[in-house]
Formats: sequence, structure tokens, C-alpha cells
Amino acid sequence: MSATAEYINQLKQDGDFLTLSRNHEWHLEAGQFTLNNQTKVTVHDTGVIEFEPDCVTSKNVVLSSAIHGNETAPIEICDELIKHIISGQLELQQRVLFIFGNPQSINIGKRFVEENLNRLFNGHHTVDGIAMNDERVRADKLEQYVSDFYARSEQGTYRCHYDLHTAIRGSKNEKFAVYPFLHGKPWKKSQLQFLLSCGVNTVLMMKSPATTFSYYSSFVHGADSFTVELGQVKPFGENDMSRFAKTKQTLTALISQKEVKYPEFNASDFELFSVHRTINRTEQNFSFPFSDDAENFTGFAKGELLATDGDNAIYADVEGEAIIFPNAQVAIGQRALLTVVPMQVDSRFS
Ligand SMILES: O=C(O)CCC(=O)N[C@@H](CCC(=O)O)C(=O)O
Ligand SMILES: [Zn+2]
Repeated sequence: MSATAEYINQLKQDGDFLTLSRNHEWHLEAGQFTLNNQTKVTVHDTGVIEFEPDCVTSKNVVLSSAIHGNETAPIEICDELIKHIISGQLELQQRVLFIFGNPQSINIGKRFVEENLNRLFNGHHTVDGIAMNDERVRADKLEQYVSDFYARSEQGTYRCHYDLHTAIRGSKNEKFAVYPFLHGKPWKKSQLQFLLSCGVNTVLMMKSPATTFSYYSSFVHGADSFTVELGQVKPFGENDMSRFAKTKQTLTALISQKEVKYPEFNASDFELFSVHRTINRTEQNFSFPFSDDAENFTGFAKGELLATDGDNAIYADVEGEAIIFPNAQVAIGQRALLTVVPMQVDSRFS
């Protein structure tokens, strides 16, 4: 029996695509099979599996996790959904592409192996004068799998991508989403309703392009796309999965129902923030004045110190400027901190 036939036999029995992917850190031969309910299953590569039900579909859904390997809760959610689909317990009404982004980084329990995958999308994987590495090659391939998935969709059908993460620090607002820069297009209230149904009531509006997976699928493929932070990073086995029940239910409904109705939009259900600025680390000597326990969304008074980058002291320049994703250990040149300020729903939302 060929190695592909062997892994497919195993996958049909146990549905354990996560373990299969972890056992093939950077590459797995493609393979295909059909479930008893006629759903077509295509393994494109390690960590990349597509399901296509045998019915007319209207949505093309990408669910990614493990873009950072130590962010285990989203991996567990997707692992369970995949197992339920393969066992036939969960019957699909929509096309779905699941991606475990960086299997080797899952195995070593780290955010990344050599380089942060989520800084390599939208073409940033391939740059003149910068040597390729496994993560750069992977980012390139993941873009291709997403492109092909959407290219094979029926014309006029809907595209979305939820890139699931957990944050390094605790957060005052436990679950929050990053809405990639839309280049002036309106933010969608219907997407906020979807996020609310997932248990996410806090959304940050980016105001510039990024190298992230969610920006890529939004900008290049016109997908409704978000980075979704579901809680704080924990090792496998330490996640309280009850905290993700709403997310799991909402994702399940999205892929297993012809149409999902969400409650009517009510601005008071949300806390919305606009990204005020991005602070990059430009010097070896970079530090924050606050402790590692300082939570995301902690606000600073105007004039308070936010960071020191070499000789440059950076102060809050508006009252209540709040910190998101502070990380002094990022590579020089990368984002060490985002700051946000509250915003209201207005005519820029449709
Ligand atoms: O908690 C942290 O410091 C990072 C959590 C994380 O991985 N966040 C994403 C956000 C991506 C985005 O801005 O859309 C990341 O930093 O890649
Ligand atoms: Zn992450």
C-alpha cells in the first residue's frame, strides 16, 4: 500500500488530521477520499484539508489555526470540528478549508520556529536579498491553497476567513477580533453580529495594510476576514474548553447550515476600537515601563511613558491610549505594540 493510501485509511478511521499533520511537519503528499455522506475530502498538504459537501453551497469558509504553534485552544476547536466532519457526526452545507498553519511550531510548543508566519503574508515571504526558510515557504504555499480554494468556488458565492489565535497576555476584554484595513470600504455590522455570536464583542479596526493572514485574504480575495483572539495562550490540556463553546457552536452553524440568522445589530453590544498607532521595535535596546502582567486594553494617561526604543521615549499622546499585543522580544523592525482608542458605530459601518 502506498504511504498516501495508508494515511488516508487511517484518517478515515480516526479523523485525526492534527496528528497526521504534526507527524509531517512541513510536507504531506496530497490525497483524496469521499465520506459516506458524499462529502469530498481533499488533503492538499500537511495541515491543509478541504471539505466539499455534495450539495449546492453558498459559502466558502477558511478556518485557520496554529499560525502560531503555541496557541492551542483554536487548534483544539478545529481538530474537533474536523473529527466530527470525518466521522459523519457533523454534516456540511458549505465548503470549508481548514488550515493548521505551522505544524512544527505546534510540536515545539512555540509561537514559531525561525520566523513569525503572521509577518510573512501578502507576498512578504519572498523578498529580494532575504533567504527563504521553512516559514517563508509555508506562507507562500498557504496563500496558494487559499487562492486555489476561492478560485474553485462558484461565481458569486460568499468568502470568509477566520484566523483563530490566542493572545500572549491576559486581556481586559478576553475575546477580541482584528478587522483588517478595508481601504475605505465599510465595516460590516453583519460580521460584528457573527463575531458576537462567537462570544467576541470587542473589535479593533486596523487603518493600514499588514502582513497578516487575515489581511491577505481580505485584501487579495475580498473575503470577510478577521484575526480572532479567543483568550490567553495555554499549553494543550490546560484550556478550559467551556470558554470556547459559543465560538464552536457558531462556527459549526456557519458550515453546517444553509443560512444562519443572527440577532439584530445593536451598537451597545460592542466595544469598538480604532487602531491609533503601531510602534515598531527599531533598536536592540527596547523596553516597556509596565510589567509582563499588564493586560491588553490597559489604558494610559496622556503623557505617560508607553515604551523606550533605544534613546527614543514614546509617550501616550491621547488620553486613554490603550495597549494591545505589547511584545518587547519581537525581531528588530517588527511591531512591538499596537495602541487603540475607543470608537463609535457611525456611517462608516454598513
Ligand atoms: O498576544 C500577542 O502579543 C500576539 C497575539 C497574536 O498572535 N496576534 C496576531 C494579531 C494579528 C493581527 O494584527 O491581525 C499577531 O500578532 O500576529
Ligand atoms: Zn497568534
